[in-house]
Amino acid sequence: MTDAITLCNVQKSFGALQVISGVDLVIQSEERHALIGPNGAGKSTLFNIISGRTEPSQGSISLFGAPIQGLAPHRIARRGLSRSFQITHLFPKLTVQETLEAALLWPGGTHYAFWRTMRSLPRVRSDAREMAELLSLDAVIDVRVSELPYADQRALEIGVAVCGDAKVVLLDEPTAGMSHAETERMTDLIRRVTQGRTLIMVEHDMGVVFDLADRISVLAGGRIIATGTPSEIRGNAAVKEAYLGEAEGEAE
Ligand SMILES: Nc1ncnc2c1ncn2[C@@H]1O[C@H](COP(=O)(O)OP(=O)(O)OP(=O)(O)O)[C@@H](O)[C@H]1O
Repeated sequence: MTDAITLCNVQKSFGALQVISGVDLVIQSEERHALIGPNGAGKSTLFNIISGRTEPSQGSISLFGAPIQGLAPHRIARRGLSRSFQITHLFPKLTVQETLEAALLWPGGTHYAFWRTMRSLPRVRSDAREMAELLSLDAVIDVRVSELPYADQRALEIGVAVCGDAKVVLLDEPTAGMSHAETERMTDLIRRVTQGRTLIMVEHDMGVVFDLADRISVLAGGRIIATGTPSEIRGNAAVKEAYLGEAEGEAE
């Protein structure tokens, strides 16, 4: 199995505050990997480093063996790494169909080639319809983003992230603010749309994490204190002490 993401001695300081203190991590191709840890552990910072939004102070990051640190986020995206956008990044006036078509045209750079874009339109239309079905949004395909219920907007956001050629998908708290039923629907949806792709997600809902992830990394104080399968992580004494006892208690 090939490595999708490799982090080697990644460090990040904001002024005198060291937030990431030497992270080494290998995430394999087609693995679903969850990043968990207490508030302020550095999860979002690490996420931002992987997607190119934050430059590490030290260390290297590779995507399928090629170094990506220092590249702008859109260049990293062109190499097949996609990050979920918050709802505010969706265009409220576009319909579901139009949003997915735009997302399909964007990653391959087709927006730069007008004639190629025109020729590829019928294909893009049918691919967008297929994606809407996969997201269970086919019933609302002609509804504008601004009129969609919250859970449908989040589903669309994930659809946009995986459209096109995304081989590695980063999802930031995909079930935040959802009811139990919406969370279940979202978990199923994520499983479906990430089939055959690599998923890295930050998620506070331990039910979702243990249900979806093949492996979990626990971040505490800017370091990875454990990486393993859900059962390995559940049984890890250091993790229980640093985080899990508290987090699972909260979830009950
Ligand atoms: N741009 C910044 N400038 C200064 N400090 C920052 C910056 N971004 C993050 N931090 C600090 O880095 C630490 C880690 O923050 P981060 O958001 O990565 O943690 P987290 O694990 O994602 O937390 P949460 O679960 O609460 O979202 C915190 O102490 C935070 O205040």
